Amino acid sequence: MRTRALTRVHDGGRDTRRALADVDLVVEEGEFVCVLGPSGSGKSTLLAVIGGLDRGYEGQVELFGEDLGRMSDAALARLRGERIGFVFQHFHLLHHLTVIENVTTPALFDPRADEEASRSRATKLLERLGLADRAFDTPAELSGGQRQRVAIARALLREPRLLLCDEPTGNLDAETGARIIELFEELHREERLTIVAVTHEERLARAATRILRLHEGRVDTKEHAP
Ligand SMILES: Nc1ncnc2c1ncn2[C@@H]1O[C@H](COP(=O)(O)OP(=O)(O)OP(=O)(O)O)[C@@H](O)[C@H]1O
Repeated sequence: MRTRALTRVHDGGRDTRRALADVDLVVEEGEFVCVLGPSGSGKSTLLAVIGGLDRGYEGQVELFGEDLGRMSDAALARLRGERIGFVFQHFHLLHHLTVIENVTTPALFDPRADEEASRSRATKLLERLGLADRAFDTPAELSGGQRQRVAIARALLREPRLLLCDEPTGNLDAETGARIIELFEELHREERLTIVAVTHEERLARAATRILRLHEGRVDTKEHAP
């Protein structure tokens, strides 16, 4: 993933905000990057842009060697579905579906996906995340931390190459948070999954291979080892 002179201005009428300003960034395949920075520094905006969800940017974003600006909406949607997993700050679970149905939703949009295989992978992910016994509950019956883990399982269903997470351990108690961090470390080490995670949490940042700091939409040029 590479950005060149990436700028994102949110036009709020009189109140125009520059959420990202001239960001030049390279994330190599297999990296585990944590993005830190104060509230409003542009972290969520950065994830949305590099994940192809927000196309209102200036500059260039390259993902898996392709220039996002040159892709059609359909091609970008396909790329997102096949290669990117998102864990959103507010989970975005579907409340009328069960946990296992939520986890398998990404496969619904792929006509080639095998329903049995998706369900079996979803079950394994839920086991790995300590939620096997909640598969048939609805999100409303879960705690915030459990919903968070459902969102993580869903993001991993399609075996993405890039995992983008906004505060993935934000709502979790220490033990569950540690379990998620271990899972990220495993995925990074064993499957060479590229992870970019926005966080305020020291524990998660320590697990990363690189720390990136944002300040008022700019990347702090002194990059830090964790
Ligand atoms: N849809 C939007 N419309 C207008 N302004 C926006 C929008 N989204 C973000 N912004 C503004 O862009 C700036 C960066 O927001 P962003 O959500 O990326 O920050 P953040 O670092 O993720 O913050 P937090 O840690 O509080 O989640 C802020 O000033 C915010 O008010």
